[in-house]
Amino acid sequence: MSVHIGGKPGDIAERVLLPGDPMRAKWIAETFLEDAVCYTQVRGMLGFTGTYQGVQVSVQGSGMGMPSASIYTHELINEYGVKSLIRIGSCGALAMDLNLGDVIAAIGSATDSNMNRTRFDGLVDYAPVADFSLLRKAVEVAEAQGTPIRVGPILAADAFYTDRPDLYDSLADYGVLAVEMESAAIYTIAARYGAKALTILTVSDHIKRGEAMDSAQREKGFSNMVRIGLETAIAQA
Ligand SMILES: O=P(O)(O)O[C@H]1O[C@H](CO)[C@@H](O)[C@H]1O
Ligand SMILES: O=c1cc[nH]c(=O)[nH]1
Repeated sequence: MSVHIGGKPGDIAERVLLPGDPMRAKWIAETFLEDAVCYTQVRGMLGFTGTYQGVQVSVQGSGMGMPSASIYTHELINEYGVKSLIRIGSCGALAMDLNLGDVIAAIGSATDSNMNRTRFDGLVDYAPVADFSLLRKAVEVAEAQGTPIRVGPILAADAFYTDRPDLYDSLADYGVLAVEMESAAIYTIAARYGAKALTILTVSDHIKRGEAMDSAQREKGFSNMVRIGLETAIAQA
């Protein structure tokens, strides 16, 4: 086992879906995977491996925020040999033409986190971006499934409750579609260690309009996102 994941080497597939919520990992394993086995419960951050259309896939909770997601991303790649990581999460929309339940693929991730400023001594504003092959495949899969998918930049924020909503307005002016809390760290660490990463999100609330999905809308919307994530994952060499 690694410091934060209880599985043995070989327990985790090379393709991993990363929801923030460990209970979403359990729901995905029970709903979409065959023969799913729970390989870790350390800190309640559940992880499962099973098969999807005959291909081995794991789904690992990564927690909320970049410090937590960084730990799981780092250990999955460096301790378990994971090659592809697809985050599947919820987000708050900023773009006025997005609606609850819409699916987004994050081509790049702006961030207010200091983690990359520390990495580069504050001398470079590193641009965390999605792996192009994963992004292209996700768009193809979504189109084949008939699920509209919006590709664009997002914000990975340190704080869920912001004191600076004015910054969200500015980011929206620059085309930033939505806010979540992990993608920049996942993209950066995957790039650093030679893995592929993509973030796919479902709009669970609209920050500017003050709307939020109910639980029925969530399940339907999240199912579309999960199917895109799984199909994209198994298409990887
Ligand atoms: O739905 P998940 O994957 O947890 O993602 C979003 O939801 C959490 C905040 O409620 C943050 O982790 C944010 O990134
Ligand atoms: O990080 C998140 C996730 C969902 N909704 C938000 O407003 N922020």
